[in-house]
Order: sequence, then C-alpha cells, then structure tokens
Amino acid sequence: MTTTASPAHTEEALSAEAPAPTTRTDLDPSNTPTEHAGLLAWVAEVAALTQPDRIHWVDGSDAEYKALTDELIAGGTLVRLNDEKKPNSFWARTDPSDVARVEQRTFICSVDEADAGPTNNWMDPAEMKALMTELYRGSMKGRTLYVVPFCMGPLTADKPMFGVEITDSAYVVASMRIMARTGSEVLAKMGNDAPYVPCLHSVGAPLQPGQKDVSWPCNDEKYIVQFPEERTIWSYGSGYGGNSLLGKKCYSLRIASAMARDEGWLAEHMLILKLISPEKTVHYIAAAFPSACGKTNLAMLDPTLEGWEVETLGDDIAWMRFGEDGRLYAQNPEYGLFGVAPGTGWKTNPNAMRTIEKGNSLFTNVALTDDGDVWWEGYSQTPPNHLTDWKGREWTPESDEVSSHPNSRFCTPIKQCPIIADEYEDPNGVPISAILFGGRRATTVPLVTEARDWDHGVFMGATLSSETTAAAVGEVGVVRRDPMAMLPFMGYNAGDYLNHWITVGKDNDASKLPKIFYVNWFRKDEAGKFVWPGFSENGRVLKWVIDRLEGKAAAVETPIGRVPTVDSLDVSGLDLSVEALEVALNVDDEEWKAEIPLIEEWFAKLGDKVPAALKLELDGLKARLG
Ligand SMILES: Nc1nc2c(ncn2[C@@H]2O[C@H](COP(=O)(O)OP(=O)(O)OP(=O)(O)O)[C@@H](O)[C@H]2O)c(=O)[nH]1
Ligand SMILES: O=C([O-])CC(=O)C(=O)O
Ligand SMILES: [Mn+2]
Repeated sequence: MTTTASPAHTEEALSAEAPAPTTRTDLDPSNTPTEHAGLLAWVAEVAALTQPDRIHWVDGSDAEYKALTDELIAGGTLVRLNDEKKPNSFWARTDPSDVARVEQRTFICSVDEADAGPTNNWMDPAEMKALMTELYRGSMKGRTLYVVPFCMGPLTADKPMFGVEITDSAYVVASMRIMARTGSEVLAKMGNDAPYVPCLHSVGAPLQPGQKDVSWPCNDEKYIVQFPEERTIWSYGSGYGGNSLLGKKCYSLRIASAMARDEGWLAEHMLILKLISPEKTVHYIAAAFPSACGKTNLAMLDPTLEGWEVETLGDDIAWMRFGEDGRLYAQNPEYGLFGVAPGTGWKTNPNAMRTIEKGNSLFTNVALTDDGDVWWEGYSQTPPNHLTDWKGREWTPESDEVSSHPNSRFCTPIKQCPIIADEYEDPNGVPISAILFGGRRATTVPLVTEARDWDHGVFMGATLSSETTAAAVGEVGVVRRDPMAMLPFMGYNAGDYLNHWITVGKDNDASKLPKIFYVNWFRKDEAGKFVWPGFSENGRVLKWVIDRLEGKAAAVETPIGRVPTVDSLDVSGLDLSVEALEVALNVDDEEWKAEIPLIEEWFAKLGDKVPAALKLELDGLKARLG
C-alpha cells in the first residue's frame, strides 16, 4: 500500500497551503495496515527525520514484487533475466565500491564500552545517534520509505522473532522478501503491541527535485550500527546485502547473540544439515565456518559415498536452544540463501544449481550472458565467448579480469532447494549431534580433529583461525583468529561470548551436548594445490564424525585432539594418494608450536575475560607439544 505523503490532519494543516510533499507523511491509522501504536510512532518519527516522498507498507504480494522489480528495471538497478533460463529472476550490479560487508564501519554501541569488547568498534550510543541522526536528516528525500515487517524463524513459533526494517532501497525490499518471512501476514501476526527489532536503513543518497537517480545509490560514508541494549539497528550508506538486509547479520547474529547471552541460548554463524546413513539413522549437524569458507556448500552436500544422504536446513545462521530433553536444538531463522556465486557449479554444488534454476532469484555482481542468463567463474568449465561483466563491460575469455566479483551472490528462496528437510519449518528446530568448527588454512590444521570434551571443543572454536576472504572489504588471505566464525558478528564482548559457551556446557547435561570437531578443507600441498578434493567428498568426513559418535571409527590421539587413522576415513573410490591423505591428516608438532604464540596473542587481546577453562586448555596443549 502506497500513500502519498500529505500533511497531518490538523485544522492548521488542512487550511494551510499544501507543504512540500516531503515534509509530512500520511500516518492516519485508517491509511496504514496496522494499529500497532509503537510501530506507527516509529515510522512517523523516521519519516519526519528522513523526509521521503512516499511511504509504502510492504505487503509481500506478487503484484507488489512485480511493481518493485519493474521500478528497479526502469531505474537501471536490475535487468530481467531470460525466463527460459532463470524465471522471475534479475541481474543486479552494485556500485563497484559497495560489494561486501564493511567491518571497519560496523559498530556495537553498547552503553558501556567494555561490553563491546576488544574485537568490536564502539562509540557511545548517544554520540552515535546524534551523529547518525544528522546523516539520516533528509536522507530519503526524493525516495520512497518502505516499511518491511519481517519475522526471523517461523511465524508459528511461541514467541515469533519480529523485526521491522525501514529502508529507502527497493533492492533491499526485494531481497528481504527472499531472505525473511515478510509482509502482511507478519504485520497481522504482530497485532497491536508485539515487540520487534527496529531496523533503520538508508542508502544515504537523497535526490533533489528533478535530479536523476543513479542505478546503485549509496554513500561513501557508511555505518552499520547495533545498539544491543535497545535491540535496535541503524545502517547507513550501503546497499550491499550483509550491510543492508538487516534481518541477517545485524539482527540474527549481532543483536540475537546479545539476546542469547541474556537468555541462555546461542545465535551462531552456522549451517544446519541432516545426515542420513545407509542404515537410515539420522543425525543433525551444525557447522561454523567464516564467511566464504564453505557453509552453503556443506549444507547442500551431495555425498559421493554410497547410501549417504544430506538434507538442508540452513546455510548461514543457527539459533540454538536447549530442549526439555536436555539436547541442543537448532533452527535456521532465515527464509532464503545469500550464497557466494563464484565456485558454485554443477560439479561443486549441484543442489545450489538446482535451487537457482527454479528462478525467483536476485543475482548481484555476477556476469550476464548474451542470452539473458548469468555466469560466474566456476559456473561451468568453459566460459561463454562473450559476457557483460559485473562492472557492465564487455568480457571475453581473453579478458584480464574475472567476470564476476569474488563476493558476488545469488539470493534465492531456500524452499526451492531440492533437498530441503521437512523439519525446516519446525519451530522447535532439530537436535544437534555434532558441531563442526572450520576455517581456511593452507597449513597446520588437519582435515578433521575430534575434541575430547566440550571445553576442548570450545577451545578449538575459540582459537579458530582462517584466511580472510572477499566477503568483507579488506585484504584477502590474511590469517586471523575468528572465534566460532563469529568475529564480525558478536554483538558483545568476545571474552564474555567465550564464557557463555563454557557456561552453556556447564549448565547442561554433558552426555547430551553435541560433540565438537574441527575441520579444514583448505590445506594445500607444496605446489599450492588443495590436498583434499572437498565439496561432495566432504561427506566422507561427515561419515567419520558420525562413526565416532557411534563408536565405530578409530582415531589417533595427537596433541591437538583425535585425528582419523589413515584406514578409518572412508576413501573408497576416491582418487587420492596415500601421501596426499597423510598430508591432509598430518599434525605437525612444529607447525602447532608456531601456532601457540598466535593463540597467546589472541588471548592477550581478550584480556582478563578469557575463561579459566580455556587457559587450562592452552596449558594442556603446550604441555602435550612439549
Ligand atoms: N577447495 C574447496 N573450496 C570450497 C569447499 N567448499 C566451499 N568452497 C568454496 O568456498 C567459497 C565459499 O563457499 P560458501 O559455501 O559459499 O561459503 P559460506 O561459508 O556459505 O559463506 P558466507 O555466505 O559468506 O557466510 C566458494 O567459492 C566455494 O566454491 C571445499 O570443500 N573445498
Ligand atoms: O553477510 C553477507 O554479506 C554474507 C555472509 O553470509 C557473510 O559475509 O558471512
Ligand atoms: Mn555468512
């Protein structure tokens, strides 16, 4: 429903000359689809500040989606793809400066600086609000203010997790429709007083009367800000997904992790999968890998091992709570996939290809083929002879640059995944048998290591290291500590976060806790080639994990934990030399000794908040390494 901004219905306003349509908004309750007074007041307040031309309450209908995407096509933001290739799908190109998350511009504005901790940017919340209020003042001039009611997790939950995003970007509205449950149904369920997380977003590109818009409005000055105590999000200047789809990282990880700390649960950067053995035993596995390190791929695994099956529950975020039976239950709060495009192909991730083939997708910063389809590096073995690249330039296989940005993404409804598990909509989630932590390390870290117990597993997660990727602006390939793959997503002090993990272990029945493993698909040989084939073959590692849970596979004790014996990992039918397997599984004491000062440096950064249990783990590791 779109209402043209008009003066409030006061005597004075009615008798006066109609003011410029940008100064007031029509918030007459009879013209809005809700009577939620708190929400109406917030929308009115934001509209008064940002001065949009129009307010549009998003209903989530197909007609609305059509109108939005038509408008985006007219404005040059989207290009409609060939319906025979990708039905109801669109190609988007961002401004080349707005392609990834901006960690340097991301803030946790807790009341107390200590609560943001040593790993987050912080500013006093009042100061930040004052600063951003001036940025937002008039920032939606010439644009539409969209109100997007959304729910993270099923609407059928006991306490649905509502949010409302106000944005001036139609691209964000279209993407939110895929990534979260949005629209009228959500608004109706919110009733007159449901609590929700207010999420304010502006691309920060007001239009003067008559000014022509650019195809990707954004602002060089960017702020991605979480106010954890208020459970509020303010984002400014970027249209890129991770910075602008505020239900995702900002709400479901940063704000939710603060909620989870307060309420005794976990909000994690994890995929969730269902693994079915040839004997039809079922295990659910959650896995945390940093951005662009393989979650989407593992979540949709097509195992090569005979008889094993995987079904998908989530590819990026898991909310985990303890059930009455003492087990840890995980649920995916999202509704769509926002997956890394490059490297996704029929060989590596056929289930992702089947998912996007069904259409209803937005592709951002990939290349466009001459027949109206998309392409990116790894999509197929041989590139087409001619493409339009992610910067809109002619591209041929002879071009010096890649056709698609390394962090280009597909945004697709998760329910289109052909292997989506039936439990996906279950508000209670699924009981997790094993948690995997993993990173991207060319050296040192073996293919898979089993933790001895919960605390040891938390130590593995707490000291997880990974090479940086294109998912965030900055240098790529630099090894950094990324605790539980949550470094950019912890909504509070990293030391407190690790304590929360230790406490969760203490407060619950140890025999029912998930077992923890540490994996690395990315070890390289001396020639710089990955030693482990990865992708579908990672099912072999999952089998070993399940066999360990069931007491069926052998392992060697090493200083860092239990690693498969060369015979216990099922490599039947795999073209992999024994030498390569040995490299993949190798635990080199010298390499690990070199890791110790890095871990100590990391713990020193966390200061006196490092849990005693983790210091004990470090002492133990040092002693075992000699
Ligand atoms: N060598 C190798 N590469 C992999 C493997 N799994 C995934 N990749 C590559 O890693 C990149 C990122 O993978 P994703 O699965 O999209 O990463 P993600 O963890 O879901 O990332 P975010 O959405 O950023 O959180 C892609 O280019 C994949 O092709 C693997 O087992 N081996
Ligand atoms: O947030 C994003 O832009 C995509 C994502 O999953 C990540 O970076 O981990
Ligand atoms: Mn992610």
